Amino acid sequence: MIEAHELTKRYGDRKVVDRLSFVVRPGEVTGFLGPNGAGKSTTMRMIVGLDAPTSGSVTVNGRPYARHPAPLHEIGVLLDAKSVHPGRSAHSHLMALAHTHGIARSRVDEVIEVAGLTKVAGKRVGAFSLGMGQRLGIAAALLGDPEIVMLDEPVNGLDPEGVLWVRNLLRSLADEGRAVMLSSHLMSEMALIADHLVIIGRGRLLADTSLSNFTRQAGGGGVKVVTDQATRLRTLLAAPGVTISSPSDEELTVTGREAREIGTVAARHGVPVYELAPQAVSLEAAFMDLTHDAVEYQSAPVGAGRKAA
Ligand SMILES: Nc1ncnc2c1ncn2[C@@H]1O[C@H](COP(=O)(O)OP(=O)(O)OP(=O)(O)O)[C@@H](O)[C@H]1O
Repeated sequence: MIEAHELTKRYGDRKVVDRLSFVVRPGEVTGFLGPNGAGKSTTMRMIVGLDAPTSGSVTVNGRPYARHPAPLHEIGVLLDAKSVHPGRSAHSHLMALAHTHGIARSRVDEVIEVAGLTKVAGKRVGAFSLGMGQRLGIAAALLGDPEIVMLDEPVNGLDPEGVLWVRNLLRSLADEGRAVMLSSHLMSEMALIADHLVIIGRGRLLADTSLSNFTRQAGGGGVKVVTDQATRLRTLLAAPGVTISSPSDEELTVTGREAREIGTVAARHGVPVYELAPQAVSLEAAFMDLTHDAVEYQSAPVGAGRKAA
């Protein structure tokens, strides 16, 4: 488990992490999200003692990272896939790490295989592609068979097979009862992987909730109904606390009634229903909505700044 309490980091007069408290629990994949510059990497660096908090604290399995005698067994980390000596082979890089913890060579071979690097294990890391480097970083994170795995942008540069591998790997690590924390800007991927979300903006906590709660709350829980008897169904569904709008002649958006209830009412009165769909807002839309005011590096709309022909 990772527990951050009022974690704060100041660079000069700027607070880049501001009284951040959250918990990364075992058995779950926690997505750590925020716009560029929100303070995600700084937070992750503080978790593993690479940056010292200005105030507040963070523990890894109950202790500050630096107080663990064998940290690779507590938390496996991928922060910067390029921070490997380019002249070393993947195998010797992992062996060097393994030596610091008395980890057997057989475990090194195992993580190389898990990461799909067997064929290139003897090659210089400097010649690795971005994706191969990511795989090596993940292999290193798994080396100590840790209870916690924390990965910063792990799917960056991976091919579709690699993305699927990471997705399945993280799911199985969480299902084994490990705590998994990952950051990614790929919302579609995060929506498939994460159980829980910690979202920050300008260093501050914006949301700490389950993925399903987050998207449900953002969507208001409406149900889309398509029928050629929209007016009639609207009357049949009307009740206190129920709101119904009609985006078109044959479509209703109903809030305050579950899809199942709507289907039952329609069936009872012989109203044909062609579509009945709870409207979940995408993680991307919900994220953009939440972080709108916390985006520091706002892009110009496409086409803006282009001269008229
Ligand atoms: N060593 C440093 N000295 C000064 N400022 C820093 C330092 N490290 C990070 N920052 C600043 O802290 C802020 C947060 O950076 P950080 O890398 O933690 O954000 P992030 O959420 O990981 O961003 P991204 O999604 O772009 O990777 C940024 O404004 C960054 O410029």
